[in-house]
Amino acid sequence: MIQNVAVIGAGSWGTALASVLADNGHQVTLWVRDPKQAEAITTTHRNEKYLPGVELSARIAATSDIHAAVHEKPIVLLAVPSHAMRQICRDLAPSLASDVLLIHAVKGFELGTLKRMSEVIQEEIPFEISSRLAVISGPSHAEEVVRRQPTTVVVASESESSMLRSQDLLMNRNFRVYTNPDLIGAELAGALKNIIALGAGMSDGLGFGDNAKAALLTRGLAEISRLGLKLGAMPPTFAGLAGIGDLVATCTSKHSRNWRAGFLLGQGKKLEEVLQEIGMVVEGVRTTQAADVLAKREDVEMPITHVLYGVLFEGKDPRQGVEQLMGRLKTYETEYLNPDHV
Ligand SMILES: NC(=O)C1=CN([C@@H]2O[C@H](COP(=O)(O)OP(=O)(O)OC[C@H]3O[C@@H](n4cnc5c(N)ncnc54)[C@H](O)[C@@H]3O)[C@@H](O)[C@H]2O)C=CC1
Ligand SMILES: O=C(CO)COP(=O)(O)O
Repeated sequence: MIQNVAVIGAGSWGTALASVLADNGHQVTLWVRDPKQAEAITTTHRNEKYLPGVELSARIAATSDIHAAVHEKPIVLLAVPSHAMRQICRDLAPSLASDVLLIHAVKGFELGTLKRMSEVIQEEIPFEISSRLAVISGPSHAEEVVRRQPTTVVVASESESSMLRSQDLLMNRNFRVYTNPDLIGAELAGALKNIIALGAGMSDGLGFGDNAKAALLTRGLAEISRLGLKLGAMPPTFAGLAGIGDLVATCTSKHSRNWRAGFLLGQGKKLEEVLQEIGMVVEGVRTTQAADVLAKREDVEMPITHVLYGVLFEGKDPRQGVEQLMGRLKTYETEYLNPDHV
């Protein structure tokens, strides 16, 4: 069934998802903060700032009026940076239909509260939304999605019907959507992998090779899963598209902003200049901050995250960080094979 869908956020991911929806025949209203950018997208069918050179469907119309964007829309998809999520939910809540299906595509935590995005959404929407809330996660660079290159993702929700509706809405021959009932795991895996992508980029920027990168991916997965499970994720989710799938994509892709930020840091640039140079959201930076606090709170060992925190926020030299990781006390590979593990 053709739907009217609002997509909130016209960065690269919101625009790419709008494009998938339009390919599926849906009418899309794309909300963007800047009125000039809204007009340019609607009239030129391009979003040159975030996805240069890509022609967008005429079924996508942009607006900078958030109330008009969501008013009477049965489906709203949120694709904004994590730091903007609470305010945007607050802004759009008064105009939201009470039976709306909300899907979010955001990979991060709220820094001050350390909450997941679905928790932030539920706090700001003034009616019961958990049964109509889903998350989309998985290996999906906007630059490839918008060019209709084969992509697989997962939609997760506590509600089977919301999951199936989201799957039907987004799935097509280029964009394969799996369902997963583990909403917490899909959110945590999608956010936490960005930390490891920063590390993988840094390793490349330092001139290290495939051995180092493979080590980061593997040991990185071990520590982000450890935190994820402690926070309520189900183990298979970290072995799936939202976990290892997105970890591989983000740690090895030229499109990844997190990988690139790490690469530039590894080459000796300072965080501020790196973020300025990239000019798009690098979620892993805030997520490293959040995860470092969460790891302490939950008593979970996350050595890679902690070293990255030092490099990002305490002026630690990346090479010194590598020495610190390689010089850790000898240990077992997995706690499950450790005789002390009960
Ligand atoms: N780009 C990608 O390939 C993918 C991105 N994501 C996630 O999607 C989310 C959005 O990322 P992108 O679209 O890539 O970001 P982006 O950097 O391409 O665009 C961010 C958009 O948000 C707007 N924005 C920034 N601060 C804002 C604020 N305070 N209030 C309202 N709008 C604000 C910007 O103007 C811009 O339109 C992130 O959590 C990211 O991790 C997830 C999967 C793929
Ligand atoms: O999550 C992503 C791809 O799945 C996007 O990663 P970056 O934000 O590092 O570009």
